[in-house]
Amino acid sequence: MKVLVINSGSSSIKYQLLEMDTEKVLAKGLVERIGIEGSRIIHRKNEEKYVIEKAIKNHEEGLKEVLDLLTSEDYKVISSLNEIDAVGHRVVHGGERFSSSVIIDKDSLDTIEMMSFLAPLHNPANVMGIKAAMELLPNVPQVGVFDTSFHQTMPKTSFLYAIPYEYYEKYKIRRYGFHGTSHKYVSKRAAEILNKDIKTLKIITSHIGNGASIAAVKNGESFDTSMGFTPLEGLVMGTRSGDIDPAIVSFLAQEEGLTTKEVVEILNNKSGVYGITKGFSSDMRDIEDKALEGDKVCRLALDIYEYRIAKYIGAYAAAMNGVDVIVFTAGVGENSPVTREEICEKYLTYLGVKIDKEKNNFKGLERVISTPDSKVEVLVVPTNEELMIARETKELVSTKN
Ligand SMILES: Nc1ncnc2c1ncn2[C@@H]1O[C@H](COP(=O)(O)OP(=O)(O)O)[C@@H](O)[C@H]1O
Ligand SMILES: CC(=O)OP(=O)(O)O
Ligand SMILES: [Mg+2]
Repeated sequence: MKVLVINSGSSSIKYQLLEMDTEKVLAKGLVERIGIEGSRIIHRKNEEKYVIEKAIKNHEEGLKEVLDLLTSEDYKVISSLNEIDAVGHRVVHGGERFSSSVIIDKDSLDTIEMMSFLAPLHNPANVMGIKAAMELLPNVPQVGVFDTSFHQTMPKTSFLYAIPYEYYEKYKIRRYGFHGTSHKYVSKRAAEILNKDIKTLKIITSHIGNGASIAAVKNGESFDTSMGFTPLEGLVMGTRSGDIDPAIVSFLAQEEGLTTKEVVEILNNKSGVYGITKGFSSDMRDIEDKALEGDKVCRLALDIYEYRIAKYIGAYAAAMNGVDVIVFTAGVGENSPVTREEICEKYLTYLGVKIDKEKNNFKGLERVISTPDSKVEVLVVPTNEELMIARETKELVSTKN
């Protein structure tokens, strides 16, 4: 069975085509920097890597390029899209309606579309991906795998906000949490790498990419996480503010003559490191490069970004009454030794965290980066949301048939 996985992030599309009998990856790639300067596709087939520089304005354009690439003369891995047996889609917001993956029909697609206002940088791109795939592959089952599912185990103490209870009952306003597929995968992998039973561990997983969130994973289950009702809460991100005082929303609306919806758009699209650097960049590579060259504004943005991550790690160590393992993952977590080292050395030594600087100096591999005498094991685990989505897709499609 061949499964195509489409993972639309806020700044990227990741894709993989897998042969599920062996879980062999036939092709995979990344469309990155969507909508900003320097967009490109990195396509991998077997051991070959192709970089295609191309202006890609939005996710729709990106997805068309991907489907063309899979069958095009130069890069192809299949002769026609008909060889694909199922498509697995990452869907960011599943609300309380979807606590596990589903085969998508018109009704579930409508619900996902309706939830777009709760994940404005993601669900619209997810819906677009599903519709495009349905159109191009009309007889192929499409499966939705939700970022929110893994976090359904959170206790009420973690997921309820201290606002009138009726709003939870009436509107289901609560913490949902996102990047669940990633937090689940990397926490499980970390336990496997350490050869320990995940049911005995307190793990803090730090998924830091363009979108970023932290999770407290206790005994293998999500116990708390930094994103909330929408993927806006928590950490400082590429263009998202993360935590702010909610009173700022009405204040800004009044002072700037904006609607509250417009202010929330600013918090989603024009804030984060992009906002702090007055629109210089939302991409952490650009910020880090400039910060290391001595640029004060970018240094400040990086400091604020790292400080917020450290605060959440401290909070979750308290929430679980301890921490055994810290995991770094996603674009920044996997590829930025500087960010990892600065977080650990500036803020986490009180927990007994000790990093081996040489071991930490690498990109994109699974590795323990703490010293043998560190009280907390610190690991880098490249996430693999696509593999998790492919497995779920195979399982759902096989049990249905
Ligand atoms: N070598 C690197 N150093 C610092 N940041 C990096 C590096 N490589 C990638 N990143 C950052 O990772 C982020 C993208 O992460 P990713 O997890 O792919 O995002 P998303 O899924 O949210 O679109 C970007 O901010 C990018 O700059
Ligand atoms: C939920 C979210 O922010 O996802 P991403 O990091 O892929 O943008
Ligand atoms: Mg992502």
